[in-house]
Amino acid sequence: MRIVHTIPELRQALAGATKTAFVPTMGNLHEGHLSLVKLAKERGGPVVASIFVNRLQFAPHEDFDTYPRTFERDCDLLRSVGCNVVFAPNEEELYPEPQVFKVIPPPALADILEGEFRPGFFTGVCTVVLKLFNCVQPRIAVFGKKDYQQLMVVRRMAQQLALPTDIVAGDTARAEDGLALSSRNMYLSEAERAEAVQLSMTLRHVQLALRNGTAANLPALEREAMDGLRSRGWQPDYVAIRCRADLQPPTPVQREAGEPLVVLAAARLGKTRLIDNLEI
Ligand SMILES: Nc1ncnc2c1ncn2[C@@H]1O[C@H](COP(=O)(O)OP(=O)(O)OP(=O)(O)O)[C@@H](O)[C@H]1O
Ligand SMILES: CC(C)(CO)[C@@H](O)C(=O)[O-]
Ligand code: BAL
Repeated sequence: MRIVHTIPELRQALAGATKTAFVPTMGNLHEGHLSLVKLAKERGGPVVASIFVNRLQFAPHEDFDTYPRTFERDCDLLRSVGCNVVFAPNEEELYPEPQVFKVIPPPALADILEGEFRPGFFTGVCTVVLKLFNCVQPRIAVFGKKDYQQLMVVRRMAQQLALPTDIVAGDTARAEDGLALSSRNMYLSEAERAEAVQLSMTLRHVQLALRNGTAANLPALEREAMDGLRSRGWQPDYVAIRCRADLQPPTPVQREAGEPLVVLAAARLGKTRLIDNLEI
């Protein structure tokens, strides 16, 4: 496995490669990231993973400075699953001057849900993802469904800008109790970690209510789910039942027609903000 820190080194490491598969990350890797690398490996070409904590997608009050950075361990894990190249640029390399050209995704997709609570987040994500794509020039790129809206936004960007990169979705890897693996889980205290499973349980409850047809009124079901979390000491940002295709609330006609849905949630437990979702 080669570890490179600059764009010229990366280009040299990938010279002649035509089937590169790419897994962008912010590091502090866990089994979820590794499952994406394994999926990327299945395509047969060289696999590149990037590790870069992207300042552009963090709001000033967010955890950019404290975001866990565990580079040596990350490299060991990537090596263990057969990653071929680790691209770990520093800020100077990726943003040698203020990044004034930005990719602004459409508000209908990017200013809702995560974008409502993290304004500018998806502009930061799209800008760095496009820039990383231009560095790596991958044939495919793998994103996790855990960040469902991010996957949708990146997929739309790739489609609308005719990028030569197919966006592949990886399933959410979970702990045994159901908690979605996430770098930010390490912020949880022991008591919070035990409670954290309630987020996925809430989603499962909503999924069940929808499957059994016991929920006529979606906003009431969403409110009930948020109240349930609140009563346990969480501060939910949203629990939202949306169409998978565009993340908009389903119309009655769409519900009648069995439009594929997804339930998404974000909630704070103590100082830690967790997100999760389930396709229905
Ligand atoms: N549990 C998981 N299963 C599958 N993919 C995941 C999982 N968690 C994260 N990913 C994916 O890994 C990629 C890199 O994500 P990132 O480095 O932000 O990790 P993270 O664990 O989501 O961190 P954070 O706590 O900041 O959300 C993204 O495509 C993300 O969707
Ligand atoms: C895609 C990404 C690596 C861009 O910084 C980040 O948003 C993430 O880790 O999901
Ligand atoms: N996992 C998405 C990146 C972020 O939360 O900043």
